Amino acid sequence: MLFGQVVMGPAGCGKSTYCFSLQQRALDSARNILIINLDPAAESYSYSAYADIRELISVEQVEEELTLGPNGALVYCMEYLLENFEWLEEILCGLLENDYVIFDCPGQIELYTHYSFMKDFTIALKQLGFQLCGVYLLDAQVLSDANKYLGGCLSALSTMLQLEIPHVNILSKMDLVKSDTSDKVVEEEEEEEEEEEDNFICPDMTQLLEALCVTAPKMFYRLNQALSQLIEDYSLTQFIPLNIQEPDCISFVFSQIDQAIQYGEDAEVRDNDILP
Ligand SMILES: Nc1nc2c(ncn2[C@@H]2O[C@H](COP(=O)(O)OP(=O)(O)OP(=O)(O)O)[C@@H](O)[C@H]2O)c(=O)[nH]1
Repeated sequence: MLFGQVVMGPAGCGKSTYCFSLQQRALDSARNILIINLDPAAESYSYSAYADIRELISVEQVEEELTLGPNGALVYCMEYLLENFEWLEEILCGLLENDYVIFDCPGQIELYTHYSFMKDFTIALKQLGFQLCGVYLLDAQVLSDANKYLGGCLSALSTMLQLEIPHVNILSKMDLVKSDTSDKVVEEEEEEEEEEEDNFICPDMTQLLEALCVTAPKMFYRLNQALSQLIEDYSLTQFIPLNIQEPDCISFVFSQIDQAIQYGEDAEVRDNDILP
Protein backbone atom coordinates (compact mmCIF):
# COMPACT_ATOMS: atom_id res chain seq x y z
CA MET A 1 0.00 0.00 0.00
CA LEU A 2 1.32 3.44 -0.97
CA PHE A 3 0.23 6.73 0.58
CA GLY A 4 0.08 10.14 -1.01
CA GLN A 5 -1.27 13.65 -0.85
CA VAL A 6 -2.59 15.62 -3.80
CA VAL A 7 -1.84 19.23 -2.85
CA MET A 8 -4.19 21.72 -4.51
CA GLY A 9 -5.37 25.29 -4.15
CA PRO A 10 -5.33 28.66 -5.91
CA ALA A 11 -2.13 30.22 -7.26
CA GLY A 12 0.15 31.55 -4.55
CA CYS A 13 -1.75 29.99 -1.63
CA GLY A 14 1.44 28.29 -0.42
CA LYS A 15 1.30 24.78 -1.92
CA SER A 16 5.02 24.49 -2.69
CA THR A 17 5.98 26.00 0.66
CA TYR A 18 3.69 23.49 2.41
CA CYS A 19 5.35 20.64 0.45
CA PHE A 20 8.78 21.93 1.44
CA SER A 21 7.72 22.09 5.12
CA LEU A 22 6.48 18.49 4.94
CA GLN A 23 9.84 17.42 3.56
CA GLN A 24 11.74 19.35 6.23
CA ARG A 25 9.65 18.27 9.21
CA ALA A 26 9.40 14.65 8.19
CA LEU A 27 13.16 14.19 8.08
CA ASP A 28 13.08 12.71 11.57
CA SER A 29 9.94 10.59 11.06
CA ALA A 30 9.49 7.13 9.61
CA ARG A 31 8.03 8.59 6.41
CA ASN A 32 10.25 9.24 3.46
CA ILE A 33 8.69 12.24 1.73
CA LEU A 34 9.00 12.29 -2.05
CA ILE A 35 7.64 15.36 -3.80
CA ILE A 36 6.55 15.30 -7.41
CA ASN A 37 6.06 18.65 -9.11
CA LEU A 38 3.01 18.47 -11.35
CA ASP A 39 3.03 22.13 -12.35
CA PRO A 40 4.35 22.33 -15.91
CA ALA A 41 4.64 26.12 -15.54
CA ALA A 42 6.60 26.10 -12.27
CA GLU A 43 9.63 28.35 -12.39
CA SER A 44 11.19 27.34 -9.11
CA TYR A 45 10.43 25.68 -5.78
CA SER A 46 12.41 25.24 -2.60
CA TYR A 47 11.98 21.49 -2.07
CA SER A 48 14.06 18.77 -3.56
CA ALA A 49 11.82 17.12 -6.18
CA TYR A 50 11.77 13.38 -6.72
CA ALA A 51 10.31 13.97 -10.18
CA ASP A 52 9.10 16.93 -12.20
CA ILE A 53 6.46 16.99 -14.92
CA ARG A 54 8.71 19.42 -16.79
CA GLU A 55 11.00 16.46 -17.55
CA LEU A 56 8.06 15.20 -19.64
CA ILE A 57 6.49 18.44 -20.86
CA SER A 58 6.44 22.11 -19.94
CA VAL A 59 4.07 25.01 -20.58
CA GLU A 60 6.89 27.00 -22.17
CA GLN A 61 7.57 24.22 -24.68
CA VAL A 62 3.86 23.87 -25.59
CA GLU A 63 3.37 27.63 -25.93
CA GLU A 64 6.26 27.75 -28.35
CA GLU A 65 5.48 24.67 -30.41
CA LEU A 66 1.68 24.87 -30.54
CA THR A 67 1.31 28.64 -30.20
CA LEU A 68 -1.15 28.25 -27.34
CA GLY A 69 -1.74 30.76 -24.54
CA PRO A 70 -0.69 29.92 -20.94
CA ASN A 71 -4.03 28.38 -19.89
CA GLY A 72 -4.47 26.33 -23.04
CA ALA A 73 -0.86 25.15 -22.77
CA LEU A 74 -1.40 24.10 -19.15
CA VAL A 75 -4.50 22.06 -19.99
CA TYR A 76 -2.61 20.49 -22.91
CA CYS A 77 0.28 19.52 -20.56
CA MET A 78 -2.05 17.91 -18.02
CA GLU A 79 -3.84 15.92 -20.71
CA TYR A 80 -0.46 14.92 -22.12
CA LEU A 81 0.56 13.63 -18.69
CA LEU A 82 -2.54 11.43 -18.55
CA GLU A 83 -1.97 10.13 -22.06
CA ASN A 84 1.64 9.32 -21.13
CA PHE A 85 0.93 8.05 -17.64
CA GLU A 86 3.53 5.29 -18.05
CA TRP A 87 6.17 8.03 -17.56
CA LEU A 88 4.92 8.51 -13.98
CA GLU A 89 4.25 4.83 -13.50
CA GLU A 90 7.90 4.06 -14.19
CA ILE A 91 8.99 6.67 -11.63
CA LEU A 92 6.58 5.30 -9.02
CA CYS A 93 7.20 1.60 -9.58
CA GLY A 94 10.36 1.53 -7.45
CA LEU A 95 8.75 2.99 -4.31
CA LEU A 96 9.30 1.42 -0.92
CA GLU A 97 6.78 0.95 1.88
CA ASN A 98 7.75 4.02 3.90
CA ASP A 99 7.83 6.29 0.86
CA TYR A 100 5.09 8.89 1.03
CA VAL A 101 4.39 10.81 -2.15
CA ILE A 102 3.29 14.44 -2.33
CA PHE A 103 1.91 15.68 -5.65
CA ASP A 104 2.37 19.46 -5.88
CA CYS A 105 -0.33 20.55 -8.33
CA PRO A 106 -0.75 23.70 -10.44
CA GLY A 107 -2.63 26.69 -9.01
CA GLN A 108 -5.31 26.98 -11.73
CA ILE A 109 -8.36 25.86 -9.77
CA GLU A 110 -10.39 25.18 -12.90
CA LEU A 111 -8.23 22.06 -13.28
CA TYR A 112 -9.99 20.65 -10.20
CA THR A 113 -13.39 22.25 -10.53
CA HIS A 114 -14.11 22.25 -14.30
CA TYR A 115 -11.98 19.58 -15.95
CA SER A 116 -12.01 15.87 -15.23
CA PHE A 117 -8.21 15.66 -15.47
CA MET A 118 -7.47 15.55 -11.72
CA LYS A 119 -10.16 12.97 -11.10
CA ASP A 120 -8.79 10.72 -13.87
CA PHE A 121 -5.31 11.26 -12.48
CA THR A 122 -6.29 10.17 -8.96
CA ILE A 123 -8.14 7.15 -10.38
CA ALA A 124 -4.96 6.15 -12.24
CA LEU A 125 -2.93 6.52 -9.02
CA LYS A 126 -5.44 4.43 -7.06
CA GLN A 127 -5.06 1.70 -9.67
CA LEU A 128 -1.33 1.70 -8.83
CA GLY A 129 -2.25 0.99 -5.20
CA PHE A 130 -2.22 4.50 -3.76
CA GLN A 131 -4.31 5.61 -0.80
CA LEU A 132 -4.70 9.32 -1.44
CA CYS A 133 -5.84 12.37 0.42
CA GLY A 134 -6.76 15.62 -1.32
CA VAL A 135 -5.24 18.58 0.53
CA TYR A 136 -6.80 21.91 -0.39
CA LEU A 137 -4.97 25.03 0.73
CA LEU A 138 -6.56 28.43 1.14
CA ASP A 139 -4.58 31.54 1.98
CA ALA A 140 -5.61 32.66 5.48
CA GLN A 141 -6.00 36.18 4.16
CA VAL A 142 -9.49 35.12 3.00
CA LEU A 143 -10.46 35.37 6.67
CA SER A 144 -10.52 39.13 6.41
CA ASP A 145 -13.29 39.13 3.80
CA ALA A 146 -16.51 37.12 4.07
CA ASN A 147 -17.01 37.03 0.28
CA LYS A 148 -13.49 35.74 -0.36
CA TYR A 149 -13.94 33.20 2.43
CA LEU A 150 -17.20 31.97 0.90
CA GLY A 151 -15.61 31.76 -2.56
CA GLY A 152 -12.67 29.80 -1.16
CA CYS A 153 -14.95 27.37 0.67
CA LEU A 154 -17.00 26.79 -2.47
CA SER A 155 -13.93 26.04 -4.59
CA ALA A 156 -12.69 23.63 -1.90
CA LEU A 157 -16.12 21.98 -1.83
CA SER A 158 -16.25 21.72 -5.60
CA THR A 159 -12.78 20.11 -5.64
CA MET A 160 -13.75 17.63 -2.92
CA LEU A 161 -16.91 16.58 -4.77
CA GLN A 162 -15.11 16.34 -8.09
CA LEU A 163 -12.26 14.15 -6.85
CA GLU A 164 -14.18 11.84 -4.49
CA ILE A 165 -11.14 11.05 -2.37
CA PRO A 166 -10.54 11.71 1.36
CA HIS A 167 -10.11 15.44 1.71
CA VAL A 168 -8.77 17.99 4.19
CA ASN A 169 -8.76 21.79 4.02
CA ILE A 170 -5.88 23.85 5.28
CA LEU A 171 -5.63 27.57 5.98
CA SER A 172 -2.09 28.46 5.01
CA LYS A 173 0.07 31.44 6.06
CA MET A 174 -1.46 31.62 9.53
CA ASP A 175 1.70 33.38 10.71
CA LEU A 176 0.45 36.43 8.79
CA VAL A 177 -2.99 36.50 10.42
CA LYS A 178 -3.58 38.95 13.22
CA SER A 179 -6.16 37.78 15.69
CA ASP A 180 -8.38 40.86 15.21
CA THR A 181 -8.59 40.09 11.47
CA SER A 182 -9.51 36.46 11.94
CA ASP A 183 -12.16 37.43 14.48
CA LYS A 184 -14.11 39.15 11.72
CA VAL A 185 -15.23 35.92 10.15
CA VAL A 186 -14.13 33.10 12.38
CA GLU A 187 -13.85 32.40 16.00
CA GLU A 188 -11.45 29.90 17.47
CA GLU A 189 -12.71 27.01 19.52
CA GLU A 190 -13.53 27.81 23.13
CA GLU A 191 -10.60 27.18 25.43
CA GLU A 192 -12.46 24.67 27.53
CA GLU A 193 -13.13 22.42 24.52
CA GLU A 194 -11.06 19.39 23.63
CA GLU A 195 -7.38 20.11 23.13
CA GLU A 196 -7.37 18.65 19.62
CA GLU A 197 -10.23 20.87 18.54
CA ASP A 198 -8.12 23.88 19.44
CA ASN A 199 -6.20 23.16 16.29
CA PHE A 200 -9.19 23.85 14.03
CA ILE A 201 -10.76 27.05 12.95
CA CYS A 202 -14.51 26.86 12.99
CA PRO A 203 -16.45 29.81 11.71
CA ASP A 204 -19.85 30.54 13.15
CA MET A 205 -22.25 30.38 10.21
CA THR A 206 -24.56 33.01 11.66
CA GLN A 207 -21.60 35.36 11.91
CA LEU A 208 -20.60 34.55 8.32
CA LEU A 209 -24.11 35.23 7.08
CA GLU A 210 -24.19 38.56 8.90
CA ALA A 211 -20.85 39.53 7.37
CA LEU A 212 -22.06 38.57 3.88
CA CYS A 213 -25.19 40.64 4.33
CA VAL A 214 -23.19 43.80 5.07
CA THR A 215 -22.25 44.16 1.40
CA ALA A 216 -24.90 42.06 -0.38
CA PRO A 217 -28.28 43.56 -1.31
CA LYS A 218 -31.23 42.23 0.70
CA MET A 219 -32.48 40.19 -2.25
CA PHE A 220 -29.44 37.88 -1.79
CA TYR A 221 -30.22 37.09 1.85
CA ARG A 222 -31.76 33.66 1.21
CA LEU A 223 -29.04 32.75 -1.26
CA ASN A 224 -26.33 33.65 1.26
CA GLN A 225 -28.24 31.77 3.94
CA ALA A 226 -28.42 28.65 1.74
CA LEU A 227 -24.71 28.89 0.85
CA SER A 228 -23.69 29.28 4.50
CA GLN A 229 -25.82 26.26 5.35
CA LEU A 230 -24.30 24.27 2.48
CA ILE A 231 -20.80 24.95 3.76
CA GLU A 232 -21.81 23.90 7.24
CA ASP A 233 -23.52 20.73 6.00
CA TYR A 234 -20.39 19.61 4.18
CA SER A 235 -18.26 20.19 7.29
CA LEU A 236 -16.20 22.64 5.29
CA THR A 237 -16.24 24.80 8.34
CA GLN A 238 -13.26 22.93 9.65
CA PHE A 239 -9.94 24.20 8.37
CA ILE A 240 -6.64 23.12 9.76
CA PRO A 241 -4.68 26.30 10.45
CA LEU A 242 -1.13 25.94 9.18
CA ASN A 243 1.57 28.02 10.75
CA ILE A 244 4.77 26.62 9.31
CA GLN A 245 6.76 28.39 12.04
CA GLU A 246 5.28 25.99 14.59
CA PRO A 247 7.03 22.61 14.54
CA ASP A 248 4.03 20.63 15.84
CA CYS A 249 1.77 21.94 13.13
CA ILE A 250 3.02 19.57 10.42
CA SER A 251 2.66 16.49 12.67
CA PHE A 252 -0.89 17.57 13.39
CA VAL A 253 -1.62 17.94 9.66
CA PHE A 254 -0.19 14.45 9.07
CA SER A 255 -2.38 12.99 11.81
CA GLN A 256 -5.51 14.59 10.30
CA ILE A 257 -4.64 13.29 6.85
CA ASP A 258 -4.03 9.78 8.21
CA GLN A 259 -7.44 9.94 9.87
CA ALA A 260 -9.12 11.17 6.67
CA ILE A 261 -7.57 8.30 4.69
CA GLN A 262 -8.63 5.78 7.35
CA TYR A 263 -12.15 7.24 7.39
CA GLY A 264 -12.25 6.96 3.59
CA GLU A 265 -11.23 3.29 3.76
CA ASP A 266 -13.89 2.56 6.39
CA ALA A 267 -16.50 4.38 4.30
CA GLU A 268 -15.62 2.23 1.29
CA VAL A 269 -16.18 -0.91 3.37
CA ARG A 270 -19.50 0.50 4.66
CA ASP A 271 -20.64 1.43 1.13
CA ASN A 272 -19.77 -2.04 -0.16
CA ASP A 273 -21.91 -3.52 2.62
CA ILE A 274 -24.86 -1.26 1.82
CA LEU A 275 -24.80 -1.17 -1.99
CA PRO A 276 -26.24 -4.14 -3.88
N1 LIG B 1 4.51 34.26 5.59
C1 LIG B 1 4.26 33.16 4.87
N2 LIG B 1 4.45 33.20 3.53
C2 LIG B 1 4.19 32.09 2.84
C3 LIG B 1 3.72 30.89 3.46
N3 LIG B 1 3.53 29.97 2.50
C4 LIG B 1 3.88 30.55 1.34
N4 LIG B 1 4.27 31.82 1.53
C5 LIG B 1 4.73 32.77 0.48
O1 LIG B 1 3.69 32.90 -0.50
C6 LIG B 1 4.24 32.94 -1.81
C7 LIG B 1 3.64 31.82 -2.66
O2 LIG B 1 4.02 30.59 -2.06
P1 LIG B 1 4.13 29.24 -2.91
O3 LIG B 1 4.46 28.15 -1.95
O4 LIG B 1 5.03 29.41 -4.08
O5 LIG B 1 2.64 29.13 -3.43
P2 LIG B 1 2.03 28.11 -4.50
O6 LIG B 1 0.64 27.84 -4.08
O7 LIG B 1 2.93 26.93 -4.68
O8 LIG B 1 2.05 29.03 -5.81
P3 LIG B 1 1.79 28.58 -7.34
O9 LIG B 1 2.87 27.58 -7.66
O10 LIG B 1 1.94 29.86 -8.09
O11 LIG B 1 0.43 28.02 -7.44
C8 LIG B 1 5.77 32.83 -1.65
O12 LIG B 1 6.30 34.12 -1.68
C9 LIG B 1 5.94 32.20 -0.27
O13 LIG B 1 7.15 32.59 0.35
C10 LIG B 1 3.52 30.90 4.88
O14 LIG B 1 3.10 29.92 5.51
N5 LIG B 1 3.80 32.06 5.53
